[in-house]
Amino acid sequence: MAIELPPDVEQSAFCICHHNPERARVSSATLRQAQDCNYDALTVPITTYAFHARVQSLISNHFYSCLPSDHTIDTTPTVPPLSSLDTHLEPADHVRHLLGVISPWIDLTSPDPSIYDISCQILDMEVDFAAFCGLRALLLPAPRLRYGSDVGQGVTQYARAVSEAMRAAPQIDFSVTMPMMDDPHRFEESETNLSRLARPEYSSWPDSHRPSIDSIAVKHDFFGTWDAWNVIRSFCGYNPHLFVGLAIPHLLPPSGICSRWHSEPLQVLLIDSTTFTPNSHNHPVLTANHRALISQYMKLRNPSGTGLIPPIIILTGVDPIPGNTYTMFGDTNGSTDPDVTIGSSSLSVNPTPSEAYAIEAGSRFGKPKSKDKGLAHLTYLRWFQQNQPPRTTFERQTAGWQEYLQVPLNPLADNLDSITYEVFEQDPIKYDRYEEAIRKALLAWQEEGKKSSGLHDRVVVAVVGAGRGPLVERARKASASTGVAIELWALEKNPNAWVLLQRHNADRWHGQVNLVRSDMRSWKGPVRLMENGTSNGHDGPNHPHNNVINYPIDIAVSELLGSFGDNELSPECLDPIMPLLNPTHGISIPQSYSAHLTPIAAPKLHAKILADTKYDASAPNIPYVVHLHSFDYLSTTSHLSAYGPDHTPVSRTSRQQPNGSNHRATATTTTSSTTPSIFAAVSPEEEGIHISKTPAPLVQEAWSFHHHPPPSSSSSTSPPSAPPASSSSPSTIPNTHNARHARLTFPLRHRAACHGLAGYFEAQLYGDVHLSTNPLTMPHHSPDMMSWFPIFFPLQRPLYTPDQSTLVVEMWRVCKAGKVWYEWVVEGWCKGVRVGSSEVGGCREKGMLL
Ligand SMILES: C[S@@+](CC[C@H](N)C(=O)[O-])C[C@H]1O[C@@H](n2cnc3c(N)ncnc32)[C@H](O)[C@@H]1O
Repeated sequence: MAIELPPDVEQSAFCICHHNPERARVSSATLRQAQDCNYDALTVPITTYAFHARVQSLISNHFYSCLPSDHTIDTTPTVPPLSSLDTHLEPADHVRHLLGVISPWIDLTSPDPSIYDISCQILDMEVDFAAFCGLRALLLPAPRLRYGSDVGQGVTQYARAVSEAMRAAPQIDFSVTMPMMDDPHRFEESETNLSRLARPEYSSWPDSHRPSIDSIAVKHDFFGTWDAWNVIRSFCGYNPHLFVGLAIPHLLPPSGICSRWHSEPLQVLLIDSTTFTPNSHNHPVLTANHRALISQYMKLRNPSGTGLIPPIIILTGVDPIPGNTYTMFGDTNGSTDPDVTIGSSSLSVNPTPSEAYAIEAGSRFGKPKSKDKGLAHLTYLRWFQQNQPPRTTFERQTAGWQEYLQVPLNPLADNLDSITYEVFEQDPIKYDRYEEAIRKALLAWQEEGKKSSGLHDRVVVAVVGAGRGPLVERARKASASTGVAIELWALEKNPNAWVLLQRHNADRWHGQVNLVRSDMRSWKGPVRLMENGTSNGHDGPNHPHNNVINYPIDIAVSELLGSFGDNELSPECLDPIMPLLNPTHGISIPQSYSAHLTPIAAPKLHAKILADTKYDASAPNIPYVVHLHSFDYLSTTSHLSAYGPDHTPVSRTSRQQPNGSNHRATATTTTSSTTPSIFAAVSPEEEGIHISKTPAPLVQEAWSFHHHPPPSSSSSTSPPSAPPASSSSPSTIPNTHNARHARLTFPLRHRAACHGLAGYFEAQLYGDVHLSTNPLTMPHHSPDMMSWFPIFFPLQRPLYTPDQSTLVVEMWRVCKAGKVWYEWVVEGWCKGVRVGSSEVGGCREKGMLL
């Protein structure tokens, strides 16, 4: 359960929390004062400076009393229980609006076992007391990654400590403070950190032998902190109460690492005063890239007591709240001097050289001359909040669907309800494309002088799987706009939808549509009386008259596509329709469709599926339709594309997808002509790297299906033909020709944990009219289409691969025993060595019944 927002804070607004490392206690009056200044929340330490001092002397005395050579007495002292002097925190109503800060001076990564043990004791005591007092969210200090030339060695013991603490307080949310990237210049700890007390024999970097910084790995390891986080959350079993508190640096890392963090559960964004840049008015502002990144992160949603909320912004290193001055050292008598420090209790990690420059530059420019003295950073963030880019139609319509897992529809086995059809019908793009395809097919039919199958040379158009009739409507419009006369048939097996079709036929279509209630797999095609006029088809395929003839369909229109193209059994349903097509000129709309895949990191989905596995063992073995929002493409091409990784998708109850719009790019346009001058952007040179230049994902075709009249027996080069319509039960019709297999190779530049495969489809409706959910082609073929979300094929366990690896993906469409299902497996390869393999995903029992 996250920190609770004040009731008047909208769920889309920024929740901004003030952090002052010197703050000792927060009363309800202090919180009100902060809220009067336009903050929403405050951080609060769990323990006092006196406690810190007591622990330090406990350790010093203990080490002093132990002889270094005498290992028999190398025991760890026990920290005595908290006394009222050790904490100012107490249970109260307002506590649920506070964010607890675990003492940043403990060292849970220390190579010294005593320091580690004491740090664990303190963590446990603080968590226990925070839970007792009613705190709902805690911020954990960042794990220290570097001890001399050892990088990341202490992360597992840090993870173990966090895992234990979480076990003791399962109702609290924990955010691990993580810098966006590992910085070799950041190994220094403050003087008061317990790491300073580590004994030399347990330090890989004794003070006396400290090597020059050039002799150790000084390269920025962009994925180093993500890697540490991955270890921690894996150790904690993807606990849904474990989050990231991401520290946004002054200099942003490349887009690849920004998008990786976007896929993670970001509950807190730590924005330090050094992240800001003074503009020409000496007002602290954020660069365009920072604004774009923060806007993007603020679209993420986390569960809270009051619904789904964006990450909480914690402002650090800024002026104290005016008049709110009770510090660790007592009341500073109204002074707003921010320079009272207690060293290591600062939340912000030590500044990098670039940040140090920014601080220096800030002091050179002087303090901002804002009328809201002391609140300049907050004022700017509030202005920024007001000037967020407007949400796109796509974002509005898909709000609330982020990461919501849905079992794909199975319209063949199930009869859809009206609400589901209604959701389909809300997306005009799909129907526009279909109308365009029918229009072009009719025009070509006329221009090429093709012989039609209907009476009076009318083109016979059959909408198979008509639902509530939107494609029937579009076929009628296409005929009207082209002037090509059609004979229209609409077939539907859902008895409820069929009632509606009858009503539409009477009310809107003037009885001009021939309705058939049937499974298309047993339909014999359009039918008319041999002598006197046409049958109205109401009697369905088992026509009692024997003086009837069946005749071909010229254009069969169907929309049986799932998020992976063929996953709603379109191939199996259309197979028996193909022999009913006009053998020379017959057209299927769609003419073909293909399934596409790419590996992704989707830790939030993995955590959800893991939780579901407790109740349903098949949960990690079935595909899901999902509005992917927090995820990262793992395999990207070298060229830059217009698609940012916050690929915001859309909603169709069970099959929606992304529109691939570039939100990073659009998010950079927040500085409009109405911007007050004090918030004016910094100069373009100071704007930094352009994170909108994101590499495009590598999305590869797995397989395709093509639909056309069966080839005549003389043709030998055609693909395997579908079996003719059969009177036997659909489940006994041979279906091996619809089985497929794909083996695809995806190069990965950066280390990653793959959680599964994102699946998309492309469909050629007719000629150059296509539908696509593939993020690479969708903007060209069907921009803004909202009918399908991507499909997600999960891995039971995340597959970790080092930098410069290759993922080999194998996927099967299995057609057996009257069912269809998918199986998939992913292998990781690095430098010719197999570094890991997933289990085979897929579930025969949950396969789609024919
Ligand atoms: C995805 S819906 C599309 C409905 C409608 N064409 C539209 O675009 O809104 C697919 C429709 O095909 C129908 N359907 C699926 N398989 C069928 C089959 N074998 N025979 C007849 N109808 C079928 C379903 O009942 C459903 O109404």
